[in-house]
Formats: sequence, C-alpha cells, structure tokens
Amino acid sequence: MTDSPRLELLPAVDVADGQAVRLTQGEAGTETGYGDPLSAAQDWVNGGAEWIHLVDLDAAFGRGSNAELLERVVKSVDIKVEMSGGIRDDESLERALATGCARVNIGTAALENPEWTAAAIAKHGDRVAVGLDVRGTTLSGRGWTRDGGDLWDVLARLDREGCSRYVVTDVKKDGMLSGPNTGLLMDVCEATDAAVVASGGISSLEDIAALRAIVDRGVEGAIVGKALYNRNFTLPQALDVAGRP
Ligand SMILES: O=C(O)c1ccccc1N[C@@H]1O[C@H](COP(=O)(O)O)[C@@H](O)[C@H]1O
Repeated sequence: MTDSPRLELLPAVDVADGQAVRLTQGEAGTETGYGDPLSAAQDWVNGGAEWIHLVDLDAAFGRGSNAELLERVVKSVDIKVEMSGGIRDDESLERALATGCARVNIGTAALENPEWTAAAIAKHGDRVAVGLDVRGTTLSGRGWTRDGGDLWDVLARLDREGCSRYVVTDVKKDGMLSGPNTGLLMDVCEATDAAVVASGGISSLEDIAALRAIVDRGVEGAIVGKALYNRNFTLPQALDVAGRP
C-alpha cells in the first residue's frame, strides 16, 4: 500500500443554522450537531488536514445563508477549502471565490442552468468543480429534493464544457456509515478523464484504503464526515492510510 498513489482527504464541515452538523442521506431534520464550525475546522487543521470541504446546508436547501460564517471559517484556516451549497449565480459564485477558498462546488445550477455553469467553468477553470449528487444514476438538486436528470448525460455535457473535477455523492450512502459506493465511483472514472472526489459512506479506515486502491482509476480524493465526528478513527489515522502529502 505504501507505494500506491495517495488519496487526498477532505474532512467535512457542513453548516446549518450556524452549527456544524451531519445529516443522514441529506434529509432535512436528521441533523446531529457538532458545535462551532470554526472549532470543527480548527480540529481538522490540527489533525493535519490539507483540505476542508465546507458546505452551507441552509443555502443548499434554499432556506437561509451562513455565508458570513463560512467566510470566517475560510479566513481562519491556512489550508485549502472547497466550498459548496447555494452557489447558483454570479453573485454567490464571486462571493464564494472572494473568500480565498481554493475551489467551489456547483450542484443545482449545473442541472438547472447549464449555460451559466459552462461560463463559470470557462472563466474559473479548476477553481470550479461540479457536485454530482446521485440516487442510482439520477442526479439530485435543491437540497437533494428534486431530480435533475441522468448522470451520464449530464457528465458528458459537463465534460464537453471542460469541467475538470466532479465531487460524486451517492445520496443513499451519505451519513449512513455503510461504506462508499466504489462501483459508482469506478463507473464515473471510466466515463470521464476529469478528477473524481468521492463523497458519502466512509465509516472505517478500510473504506479509506479501498478508495486509495482506486486512485489510479481516477479517484483523486474523498470527503470524510460522520466517521470523523463519531471518532470511528482519528484524522491522523485516516491520513496515515490515505498517504500523507
Ligand atoms: O452535504 C450534504 O449533506 C448535503 C445535503 C443536502 C443537500 C446538499 C448537500 N451538500 C452539498 O451541497 C452542494 C449543493 O449545493 P447547491 O445545489 O449547489 O446549492 C453539493 O456540493 C452537495 O454535495
């Protein structure tokens, strides 16, 4: 394992109503609270993270905004941040990028506003990733409450538009601690030359090892959420398995 290419790990800080939370299958109302997002982010920095995956859940659900708090989180850490949730127009995109985050994820807008998404990719290159949140092979947007088309059709369109990275979430796996959907991830890697970041389901160090084993297929990184908050393992342990920078 030590010779295999490393897997980037992105500990998650999902924010709802000003608190760090985890959801189960993205369902509103399933929140487990983990306190102050600034402290959560600092914990991941202290544990050796090189990335944080930072989500405004209220913006993703269209019920509010934690934009100022997310900006404070980005500015409080000296590591790379991937921001997502509610980035759907020029104003929200420019505001997110102006925080100094390394990149943003676009979800709903990639399904509902293809022209705007293509322009954002053309303008910002690999600072823009697209979140492909799927149930089976049907994409989901608006807080995972609305179907948004076929995964393979949308992937082909985004590839043509030059998207350089996809964050692939199996919604049914998210927050379930039941292992990642490696079959889906490998199918996506097979269909695109773009980088793939895995999201959803990691529960153990073995899951991280399984994802590291498919880095050479195109899986660049993995988002880890509930398993870290529940202390199934520590971030340093996870980084040992994923490979350190
Ligand atoms: O991360 C979650 O648990 C989550 C749950 C429900 C909806 C979205 C969620 N997260 C991420 O939010 C963005 C999508 O936001 P938008 O559609 O662009 O407003 C995407 O990265 C999701 O993975």
